[in-house]
Amino acid sequence: MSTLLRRPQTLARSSRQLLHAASLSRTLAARPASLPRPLYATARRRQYATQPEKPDGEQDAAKKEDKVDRSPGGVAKGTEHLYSNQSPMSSGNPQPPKKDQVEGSKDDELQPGHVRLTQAEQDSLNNMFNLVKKGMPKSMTKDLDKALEQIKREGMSQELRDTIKETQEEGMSPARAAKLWRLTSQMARQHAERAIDGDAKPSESGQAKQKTPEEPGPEGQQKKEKKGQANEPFPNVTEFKLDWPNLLMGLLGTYLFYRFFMPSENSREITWQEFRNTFLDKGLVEKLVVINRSKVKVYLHRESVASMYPESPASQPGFYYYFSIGSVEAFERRVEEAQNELDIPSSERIPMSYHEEGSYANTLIALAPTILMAVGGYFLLRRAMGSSGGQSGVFGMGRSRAKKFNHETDIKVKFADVAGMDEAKVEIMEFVSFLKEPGIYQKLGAKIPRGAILSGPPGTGKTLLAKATAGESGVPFFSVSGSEFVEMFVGVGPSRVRDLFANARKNTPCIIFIDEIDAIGKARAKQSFGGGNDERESTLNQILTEMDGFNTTEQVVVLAGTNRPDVLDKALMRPGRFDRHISIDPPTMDGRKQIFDVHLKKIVIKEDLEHLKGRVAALTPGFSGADIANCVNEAALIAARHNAESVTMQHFEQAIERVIGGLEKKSLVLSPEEKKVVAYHEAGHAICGWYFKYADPLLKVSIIPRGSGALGYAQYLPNGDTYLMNVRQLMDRMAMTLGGRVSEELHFDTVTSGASDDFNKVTRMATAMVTKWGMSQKIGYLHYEDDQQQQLHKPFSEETAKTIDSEVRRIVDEAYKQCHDLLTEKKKEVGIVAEELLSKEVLSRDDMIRLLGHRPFEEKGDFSKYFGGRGDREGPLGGTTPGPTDVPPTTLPPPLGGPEEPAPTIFKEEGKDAWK
Ligand SMILES: Nc1ncnc2c1ncn2[C@@H]1O[C@H](COP(=O)(O)OP(=O)(O)OP(=O)(O)O)[C@@H](O)[C@H]1O
Repeated sequence: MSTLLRRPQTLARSSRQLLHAASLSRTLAARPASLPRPLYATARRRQYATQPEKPDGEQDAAKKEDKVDRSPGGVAKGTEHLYSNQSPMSSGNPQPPKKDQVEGSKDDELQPGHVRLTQAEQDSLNNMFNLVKKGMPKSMTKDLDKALEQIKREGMSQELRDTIKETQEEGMSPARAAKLWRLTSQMARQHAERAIDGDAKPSESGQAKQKTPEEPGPEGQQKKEKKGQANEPFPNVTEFKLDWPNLLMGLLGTYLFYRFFMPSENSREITWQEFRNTFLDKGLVEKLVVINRSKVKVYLHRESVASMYPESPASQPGFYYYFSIGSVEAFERRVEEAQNELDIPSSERIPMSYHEEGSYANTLIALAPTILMAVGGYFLLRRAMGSSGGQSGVFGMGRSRAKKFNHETDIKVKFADVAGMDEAKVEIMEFVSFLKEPGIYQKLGAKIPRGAILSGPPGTGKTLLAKATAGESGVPFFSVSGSEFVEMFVGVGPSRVRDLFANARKNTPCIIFIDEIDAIGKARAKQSFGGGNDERESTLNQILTEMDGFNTTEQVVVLAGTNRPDVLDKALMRPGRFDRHISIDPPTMDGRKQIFDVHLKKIVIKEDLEHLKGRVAALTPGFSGADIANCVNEAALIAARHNAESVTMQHFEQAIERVIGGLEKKSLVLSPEEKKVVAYHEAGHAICGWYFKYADPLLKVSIIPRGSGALGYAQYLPNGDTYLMNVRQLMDRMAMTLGGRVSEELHFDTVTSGASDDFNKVTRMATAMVTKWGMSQKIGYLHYEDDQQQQLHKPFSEETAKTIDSEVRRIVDEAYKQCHDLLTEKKKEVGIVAEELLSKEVLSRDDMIRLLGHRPFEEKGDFSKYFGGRGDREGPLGGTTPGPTDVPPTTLPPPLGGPEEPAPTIFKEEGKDAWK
């Protein structure tokens, strides 16, 4: 700031811009009661409000006045030498106070609580305003003059005056600057309020005056209105707003008042000789203050100076001389010597003190980071708070992360795009008609369900269905994942829920979709140890509260998706919240066909679409919608890699294999012995699959390593979607699973570890038969839960455990015997298939038919439709003997036997490590 003080030009320039801004600023003009409104701005307002523009002649006079004011004679008494290079002690040519100013001040009334300025103070004020006016446009200097007149007429508050006096004598400090700002702002505000009162009261007389011959009738009135809203009363706004124009204007106001009584140049450098001859020798020095060990301030006896040199600036309060010193010691010695020479007794020697001072600039630089941080923090906080009514917490943390899709732009999904879940679609269709035509329901007094939970395995199309609901109903769709409510900060989850629902209410009708709701909707613990889940629970509570908060007419539908409906809190599922529970299972054969239909439209296919759809659907049991979409895309990628013109069945088969078995591992090279073992192992599975009546039909055998650790595999196709399995199917499946190991036993001296996964599957199947499916006479119709957590307390006795063990063993032994008998009988066929595998690495069903002849059993359903007709009469070995058509009656499945063991596509995977 000190730099600024010494640069009147800089000040004038910056003041000009600020004043210009002030005159244009609508905010300032419209809000006079805002605190830091500088005086000249209010004076301008007053002029337009009460007086017509001055006639030209008067304006000329004012211009002349301006010229007089800016003349050198207008500077403060005693400071003339600073502009004219005169001696500091010369008196200059003081300008007598202007008559009209003094007279004016006498004529006008003082404001209550104000004191009138002394002549010296008025002169200082003149000087300061002259300084500011330099380089300013004339229109603005007029405003400044008026502000000056105002202060002279109305005086200023005693407190402001005292503060200015203190500042003069003791210097500026941040506290004083703040006080000055407050007091000047107060003064400006009082003035503005008086201006409002003045405008409001004499409205009648004002109106009477308007009816002058110059502005007769309504035209004149209009003219006057156009002239600049001058006679409008100020809007009744009294709140304080810390905006930049106000802040800057306030600072400028403070600065102007500070400068008011602080002459622009309140110090002057002198030499040691001047000091010695002019002051020290004449006994005028009161004290010396050494500043920062480099500068000495000379304080004089002001009264003595005033009587000796009445015109000297040194008689002004706050003025001092200074000189620079090299070293403090040398300076002390010189002063000592000088005083000795002058015979000044030790009791009257000049007191010296030492001070360390930082300049304002230094202080500002030191404070700058703090100020910047505070200002930055303030604005960030305001932004964070302002965005959603102050509820969003610090930095928008509590704001919902839900993505809003607009049906016109983003949501193009329709029910036609969601295939293979007709029942789910029917359920959800009701929500659409509610959102579209709520009247139908409300008319009959029906309450519409608030929401639905869509549950099912990953990728079955839950999100897609929710999107389609939004797309069909043409309403906004808020999509958010349950995990997005969870943050490390306490209280963020509930706050985001609040924000999400508040947004939704603003956009009714709309749909909220919360994916993976189990992330927050897990059942609340009965006793919470250590309160670790408090945050999640309070988020859940907030959701419960919000869903309760809807009234029945509010058209907000909440859909939620989860893979784990079993873990959800019961409170979520109760009617009035998520009333509907829609379970979406992996698609059936028909469903897969429909889904393929949807996705095949996006790629180029030249084959018979109907046959291709059916075949790929048959090849992909257990695939979810997402798997199918991925598979179609993979097929297109493979086709592109081969530069094919269209995507063919072959590409689809490769894609399916890849999705099921993983990438081919060309880099994994097996030794010839290892390869032979793998080939005989897989041939054992293949032969079992071919000759066991109830085994799933074989599709493909391969000894190319794939995925993670599988050295070879045999692919079977379950005959349709299997939901129930009978004992014969289970026994054949187990026997087929053991085929690999049995083949190794029959063809090699020793066996390998490659069958461990087979044993695992067989054991699980046999155990389920005994403990769950009631397929063991000794255990009977009992169901023992297979709880992995409850290893210590089994739900059965030791004796039962022994019986279970022996029954499981018996079943596996039976399956082994069945397999051993078959492979001993078909040893030659195993050899043929294994050798062919070793040479070709992959054998298809057609190859198998070629080598072994047709399977001796009739294939049924989709399999025969899409695979049965191929490879006929190709087999040199087997002939064309079809299997018997009379299928023995199947054993009924156990009552509880659901699809516990879903029909697998791959039964055989050799563990890579196991072969070592
Ligand atoms: N029934 C279907 N019809 C057509 N495409 C489907 C179907 N189901 C899934 N898809 C495809 O799978 C993709 C993923 O589905 P979506 O995201 O809806 O699964 P999700 O059930 O929500 O999975 P998650 O439980 O993992 O969230 C969809 O973008 C779509 O391409």
